[in-house]
Amino acid sequence: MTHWTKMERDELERQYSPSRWSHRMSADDVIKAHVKALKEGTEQARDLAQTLLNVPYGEGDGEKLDVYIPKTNSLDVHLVVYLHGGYWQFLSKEESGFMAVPLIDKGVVVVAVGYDIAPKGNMDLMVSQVRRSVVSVVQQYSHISGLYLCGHSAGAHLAAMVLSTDWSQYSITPQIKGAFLVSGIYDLLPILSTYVMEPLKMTEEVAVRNSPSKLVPQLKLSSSSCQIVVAVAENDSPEFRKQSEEYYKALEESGLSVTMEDVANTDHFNIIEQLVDGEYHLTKLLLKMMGKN
Ligand SMILES: N[C@@H](CC(=O)c1ccccc1NC=O)C(=O)O
Repeated sequence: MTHWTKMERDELERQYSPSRWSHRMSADDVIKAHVKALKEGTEQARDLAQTLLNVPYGEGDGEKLDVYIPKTNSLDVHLVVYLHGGYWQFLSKEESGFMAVPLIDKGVVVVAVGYDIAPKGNMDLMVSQVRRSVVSVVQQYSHISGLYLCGHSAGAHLAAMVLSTDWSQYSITPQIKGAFLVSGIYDLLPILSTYVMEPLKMTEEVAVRNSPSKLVPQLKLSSSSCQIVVAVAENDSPEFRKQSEEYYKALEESGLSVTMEDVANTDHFNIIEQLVDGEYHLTKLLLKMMGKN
């Protein structure tokens, strides 16, 4: 495959337009269906679960999270923090509780984090926000028996940045037991000059300091005992698939506990939408990681 540095801008932008690679629908329709699926799933979770909505984790307007709470008397409660996708400029926590139903069913707490997407937020701010959200969750729920992270697309990038945090600047060091990184981007340099970054206005310096691919040594220091799953859709674009494969290899080579999941019959969107279903491969894998199968 042609290296991204040798691609014409058109081709690079096609590679980084996930909606153009779905085998199910047209580009416009797959995005519409994605937003609809996430919204409906979140509505259902809000109907079924006990919730704490708009809990602040910082001073900023956008620094709020939603908690989906299971009915359980168990002391062995696990918690999954979900970071939504949308190329750092779409979506919000309002449609990010969709995965809660099968998880609360098994006694797992789900937290959907809001962060300031572009143009309001920039990359450094979003990374700082998701890091602070995790610290706040740990402070609030210090009794939980396991903290897990799950992120999709841009949210997988943010989750990888959380794993790569130097926590010495923070009040506590969260112990993250597992992370599900789904169809993420781990090297921001290829998209720096594409349409994706127009609302983000990033410099190369910002892209480098926020690329998990450049922070593997820090991840090794901060998250050495975290079990990491790098998942990618069969019908993600070749560039997206390469992003996941290369990040997986870098983690593996540094001796981390990481597995690669190439999820058959999925595209960039339904690879995560299907987490509404308790029987879906990734839902089962997530529950298994928490010992809840
Ligand atoms: N231009 C992008 C748009 C995109 O990625 C997106 C748009 C709305 C909601 C979510 C999106 N992406 C992943 O979560 C694409 O081609 O899919």
